[in-house]
Amino acid sequence: MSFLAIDIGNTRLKWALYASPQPGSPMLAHGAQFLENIEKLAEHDWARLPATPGSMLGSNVAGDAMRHRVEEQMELWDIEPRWVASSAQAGGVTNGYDHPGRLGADRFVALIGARHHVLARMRGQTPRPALVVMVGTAVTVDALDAEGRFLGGLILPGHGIMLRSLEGGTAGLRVPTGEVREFPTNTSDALTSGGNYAITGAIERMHRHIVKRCGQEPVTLMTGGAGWKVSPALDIPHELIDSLIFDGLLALQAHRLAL
Ligand SMILES: Nc1ncnc2c1ncn2[C@@H]1O[C@H](COP(=O)(O)OP(=O)(O)O)[C@@H](O)[C@H]1O
Ligand SMILES: CC(C)(COP(=O)(O)O)[C@@H](O)C(=O)NCCC(=O)O
Ligand SMILES: [K+]
Repeated sequence: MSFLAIDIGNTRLKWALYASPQPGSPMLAHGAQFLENIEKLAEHDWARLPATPGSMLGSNVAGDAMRHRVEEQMELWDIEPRWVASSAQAGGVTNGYDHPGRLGADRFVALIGARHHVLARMRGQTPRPALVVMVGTAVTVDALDAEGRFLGGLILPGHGIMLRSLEGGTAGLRVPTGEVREFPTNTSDALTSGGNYAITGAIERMHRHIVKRCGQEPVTLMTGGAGWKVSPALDIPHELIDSLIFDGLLALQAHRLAL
């Protein structure tokens, strides 16, 4: 029975259809829509799927009104919409947030996906901590220890928000996108490099915090629509995993069915 995974961020909805709700299940189809085009899901993206979803699980950080609009698109099928709420413990992750329910569902699900990747690649050794980076509208930089405890994480503005706030708050910073340079010599490059190094600097900082706390190098996993912009300037070994949130949703759904 096929399974639909949905990740609603503040800019885009990403979806993927899997052959079954099991980690490692083949992806049959996938896509993304900007939130302003949500009404196109039923008539475009989901009109000619290779299989009808038998169940779904989603992560949503874009608010209840957006969730309702997506649920309307799902009326195409006879399935119950289910959405992840961050909790104190799920999918092998213990949530150390002061108020576990206030952790963004996307962060919680990505941590669960990361934990599954860490456990899958142990090969007889003990598990490693993880550093989980999501580069979307905002950037999140989250720490998971070797036991699967979420230690805490950073939230910072994404590229778009940084640039727009600088443009809005100044008279002289309205320029085209530039290149990432170590020593930028024009405004475009200075802005692009500033944003990029703000993000990679925060990641490298959290990497140091994890090594100090856990006494071990973390596995660093990066995801999100703008991960490809950050990855080339990040000086620590890392892996881009586009499907990290979907991997977490698959793990949660498989776990739910096993109960
Ligand atoms: N096709 C693209 N070309 C350039 N940048 C993109 C593209 N798709 C996404 N992005 C970048 O990724 C960000 C959105 O990533 P995404 O992971 O969908 O965010 P969110 O989860 O917050 O909705 C955008 O702000 C943009 O910077
Ligand atoms: C930090 C976020 C805005 C990231 O959203 P995104 O960039 O993926 O659209 C989202 O995870 C969120 O709203 N979190 C709730 C607050 C928190 O995690 O502390
Ligand atoms: K996201």
